[in-house]
Amino acid sequence: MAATGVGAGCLAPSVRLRADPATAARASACVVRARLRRLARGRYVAELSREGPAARPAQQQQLAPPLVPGFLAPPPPAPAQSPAPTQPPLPDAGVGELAPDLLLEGIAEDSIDSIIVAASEQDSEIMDANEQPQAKVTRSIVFVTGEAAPYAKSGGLGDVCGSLPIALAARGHRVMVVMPRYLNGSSDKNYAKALYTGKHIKIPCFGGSHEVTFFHEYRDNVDWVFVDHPSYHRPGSLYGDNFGAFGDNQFRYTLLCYAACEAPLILELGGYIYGQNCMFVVNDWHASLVPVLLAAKYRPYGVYRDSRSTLVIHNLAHQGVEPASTYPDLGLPPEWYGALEWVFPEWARRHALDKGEAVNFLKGAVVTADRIVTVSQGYSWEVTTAEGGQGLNELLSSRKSVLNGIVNGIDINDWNPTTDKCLPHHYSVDDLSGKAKCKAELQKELGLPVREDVPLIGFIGRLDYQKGIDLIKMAIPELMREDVQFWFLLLFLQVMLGSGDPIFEGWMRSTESSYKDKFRGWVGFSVPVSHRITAGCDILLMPSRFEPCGLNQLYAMQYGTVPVVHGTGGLRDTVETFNPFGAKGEEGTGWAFSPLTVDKMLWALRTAMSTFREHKPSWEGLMKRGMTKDHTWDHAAEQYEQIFEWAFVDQPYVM
Ligand SMILES: Nc1ncnc2c1ncn2[C@@H]1O[C@H](COP(=O)(O)OP(=O)(O)O[C@H]2O[C@H](CO)[C@@H](O)[C@H](O)[C@H]2O)[C@@H](O)[C@H]1O
Repeated sequence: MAATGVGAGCLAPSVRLRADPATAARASACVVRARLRRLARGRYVAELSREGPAARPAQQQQLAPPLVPGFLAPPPPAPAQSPAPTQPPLPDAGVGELAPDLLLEGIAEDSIDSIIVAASEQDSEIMDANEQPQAKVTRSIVFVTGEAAPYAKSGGLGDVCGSLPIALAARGHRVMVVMPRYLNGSSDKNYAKALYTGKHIKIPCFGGSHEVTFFHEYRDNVDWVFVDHPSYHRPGSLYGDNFGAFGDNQFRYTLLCYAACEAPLILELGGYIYGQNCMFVVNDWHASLVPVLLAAKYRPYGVYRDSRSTLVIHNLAHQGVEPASTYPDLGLPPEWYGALEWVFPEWARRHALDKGEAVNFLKGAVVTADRIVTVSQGYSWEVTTAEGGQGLNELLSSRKSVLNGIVNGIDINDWNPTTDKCLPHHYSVDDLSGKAKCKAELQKELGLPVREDVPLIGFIGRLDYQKGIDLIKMAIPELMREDVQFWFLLLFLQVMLGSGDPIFEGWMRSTESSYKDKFRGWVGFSVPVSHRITAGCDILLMPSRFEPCGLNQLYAMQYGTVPVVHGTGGLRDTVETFNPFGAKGEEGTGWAFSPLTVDKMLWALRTAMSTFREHKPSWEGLMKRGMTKDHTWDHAAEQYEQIFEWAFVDQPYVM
C-alpha cells in the first residue's frame, strides 16, 4: 500500500500512535487533520477533523473498530441506500484520545502542532498518546522557597517554584513545597484553599521560642505547605516595602527553614508523613539555612541521615548577608559559625574599624548542600568566575564537582497563546493572525498609533541593576530616531532596591512626553499586562548585565515575539542568533549581542527591525522557530532527577 512515512519521530517523545494492518490498507482513504495542542507535563490534546470529506468514497467511511476500549468511537456507518452523507466532523478527542485506526505523521518539519493522520502497514498497535514519562526512581522531594506562583510571586523564582514541583509530581514523585503564608490584604485570597493542619511547632531562635503553624493545600498532586507566623502578615511586597527590604528578613527566613526541616517529620499529608528519606530542594538564600540545619542539628542525632539537599541558585546577587553579631540568633551550635562566616573585602567595608565580618546564608548552603544547581549551564560557569561569582566564585569553584546547570522550563498552561485568558485574541504557529490583532489592541490600549508596519519593542523587568535598564535609558534618544514604538513595563516595589525609584519614573514620564507617538512606560506589577505585552510586541529587549536563566525570553519565543538579548548566562543558552545562511537554510530564534554596550545593543535592534520590515518571510521563520522550541518543564525535571540520583550516591554532608 502507499503508506506514508511514520510520523512518530516527528512528535513529542510521549506521543506515538499506530494503526492496525487492516486500517493501514485503507491509508489513502483515511486522511485526517489533527492538531496536537501541547499541555503541561508532556500531555497533549488531539483535535481531529477529516480533511476533504467529499473526496472520500462512501464505502470506505466505515472505520475499523476501536483497538482499545474507550478510545474515540468511530462514527456510525452510512445507511446502505442513502446518499453518502456529509462526514460529521470528528469531535475534539480530548486528552489522550485519538482515532483508533489512524497514525500520526508530522507535516510541519519542526512543528508538532500540525499533523496529518494517515495509516501505515508496518505499525500494528495503538500506543497511549497520553503517556506521561515517569521517573525511574521516585522520591520524596521537599521544595523550600520564599515564593511560588500563584500564591506569592515577585519574579522568576516564583514562576519556577510554582511549576517545577508540579512537573516532578507528574513524573511520580511525592512532592511538598514549603513557603510562607504571606497575608498582605490584597493577595490573601490566593491562600483561601489552604487549610489549617492542626500542627504547630515552637522554634528556638532569636532569643525566644517562636510558634509557627502549618497550612496545607493539595493541588496538582503537590502538597503545598504554608508556614504561618505574624511576621509574614504585613502590607508591601514579599520582602520589603517602599522603605526598602524588611529589617527582620533574616528572622522570617530562619523560621521558614526550621519549619521546612520539621514539616516532613510531623505533617501527615494524605495520611502519612514524608519521613526522613527526602531530597530537600532549597531555593536561593531564603531557604539556604536548611542544609546547614540538616548537618548541624539533625544528622548528629541520627535524623535525616538518609536525606540529601540540592541548592538551586536562581540569583547569586542576593545572598542573605547580615552582621556576624546575628549568628547567635540563628540557634546554631557555635562550632558551625565557619559554615556561614563571611568577610567582606576591605573595599566593601564602611569604616576603618569595620572588620567586614558577616554571616551569609547562601554561602552556608554552598558549603553544606550535597548538590548545587544553577538555572542554566552558562550561569553555572559564570558563577565560578570573578566577574560572575559575586564573591562566592572561589568557593563555588571548589565545589565544581557537584555544580551543574539546568535551564528552566515554562508553564505551558499559563503561557500558551492558543488559550491564554489574558489575551484579547488567540493564535498559534499555524495561524499568526491573532498576534497582529493582539499588537493592534496593545497599541490602542497604550494610545500609540495603530500600525502593523512599525516594530513594537517591549521590555519587562524589575527595577534592578541586573536588568540593564540604564542601558536602555542611554539608548532611547538614538532609538527614537527610528520608526519604532517602545513599551516599557517595570516591576515596582522591588525588594532589594527598596522603593520604586522616583527619578526613574520621572525619566519615563519625560520620555513619554518627548516621544508621544513612540514611547510608553508603566510601573507596576500586573501579570495580565505582562502577558499582553509578550503577545503584542514584535521584539522583546533584555539587555541584562547577567541573567541566571531568564524567563521572559522563553515566554517571548513561545508567543512568537523575537528576543534581542545580551548574550549572557541563560540568555546565551536559550536565544540563538539569527543566521540567514545556516547549513539548513535560515537558523536562529533572535539576537544575542555581546559585549554589553549601547552601540552593540542598538546594532542588534536595528538588525532585528530591518529584518522585521524588509524580510517578512525570514521574520516569520524566526517567530515560528521560537514558537516550536520545546520549553516544557518535563525535560528539566528529568535532569533534576539525574542530579538527585547523584546526590544519593554520595554520602551526605557532615562536619
Ligand atoms: N511589572 C511586571 N508585572 C508582572 N510581571 C512581571 C513584571 N516584571 C516582571 N514580571 C514577571 O516576573 C518574572 C521575571 O522573570 P525573570 O526570569 O526575569 O526573573 P528574576 O530576575 O526575577 O529571577 C531570577 O530567577 C529566575 C528563575 O530561575 C531566573 O530566570 C532569572 O534569571 C533570575 O534573575 C517573569 O514571569 C515576568 O513576567
